[in-house]
Amino acid sequence: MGDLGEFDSSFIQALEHRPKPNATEAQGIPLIDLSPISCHEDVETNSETDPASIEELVKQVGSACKNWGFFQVINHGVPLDRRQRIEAAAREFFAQSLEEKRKVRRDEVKIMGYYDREHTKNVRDWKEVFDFGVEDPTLVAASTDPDDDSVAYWTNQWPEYPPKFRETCEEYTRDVGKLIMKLMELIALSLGLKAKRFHEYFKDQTSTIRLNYYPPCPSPELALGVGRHRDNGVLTVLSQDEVGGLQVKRRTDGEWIGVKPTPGAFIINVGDIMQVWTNEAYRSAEHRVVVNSVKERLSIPFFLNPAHYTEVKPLEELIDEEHPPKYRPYVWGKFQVIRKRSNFIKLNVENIQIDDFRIAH
Ligand SMILES: O=C(O)CCC(=O)C(=O)O
Ligand SMILES: [Fe+2]
Repeated sequence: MGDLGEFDSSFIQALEHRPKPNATEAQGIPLIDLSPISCHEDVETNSETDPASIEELVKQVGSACKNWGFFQVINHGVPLDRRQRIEAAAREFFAQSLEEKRKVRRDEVKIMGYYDREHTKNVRDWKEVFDFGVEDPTLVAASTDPDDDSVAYWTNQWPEYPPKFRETCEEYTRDVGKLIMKLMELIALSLGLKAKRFHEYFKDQTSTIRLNYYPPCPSPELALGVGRHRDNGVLTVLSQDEVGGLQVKRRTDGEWIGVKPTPGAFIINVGDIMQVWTNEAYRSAEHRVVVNSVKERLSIPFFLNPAHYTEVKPLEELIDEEHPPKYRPYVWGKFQVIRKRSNFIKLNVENIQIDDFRIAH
């Protein structure tokens, strides 16, 4: 990617999607302090924590999900050195030659691994990625055919260099995995559900972690690190370095707002499955990444996804006569496989999305 001579036209965004030179910095993206729960395994059944502080926290999480679909958390209990270690390992991995990185390259069969050709909305992203599954192997649907029940496995591919890369990634996965389930408990409580309401969907989770590497870009005014999109899973926990570049589309006016890096914070965003489960009480937010000509940037999203056989539909507890379901059920594993396949190619049509299952009332 960095070895391109002239600027490759496959990266060029349509005029209306190009970044503005001076983006607005984050104003009002909620920053939530998780200290009331950060040292406990369990959100609800803890005698040492003050119920009033949990209640206040649940309110904050609920209103952030409702109004933004995006927030940051601090005092989240994931040790700083976990993050520093995975960031350092990722930098060492991406600094290698293309030839080395391609030894663990992803293809149509091996879905996990290194990749530098991803397209979002059919324009190529200015980035390189390394993907791995939270469960190894990850149990997935074998085909996109709705009548085919057969399953397949995605297996992680680990590079030889840097040393301990795998262990470092797995430690990070464990800690952020715990945090993400605590966030799911807070979200459940904020919807008036039992804290562990969502746990059943994650027994055979298909969650993935991605190392995103954005090299300096010679034409940052024409390209994007990741084009505008919504995350299609349940919830994303993202760690970003100090460079900045993530932008969220503000609901009130459609303006792209930069999410200013907050040292030590994680960025949380609601995904499409949460939007369907909550029948749009909480909606996924559109976001994108701008790049710059000077500094490389690293970000690490944990995409929380349910088991492949999960039928995604609005939760019964949130449906009544006044709130009829806004979505028809769809099977997550089929959606996921269609998406993964199409990421390899430039399509001439819009990719599968939850709007395809929306019921017009
Ligand atoms: O790099 C970032 O800040 C966000 C990346 C992202 O949105 C994604 O990988 O889905
Ligand atoms: Fe994203």
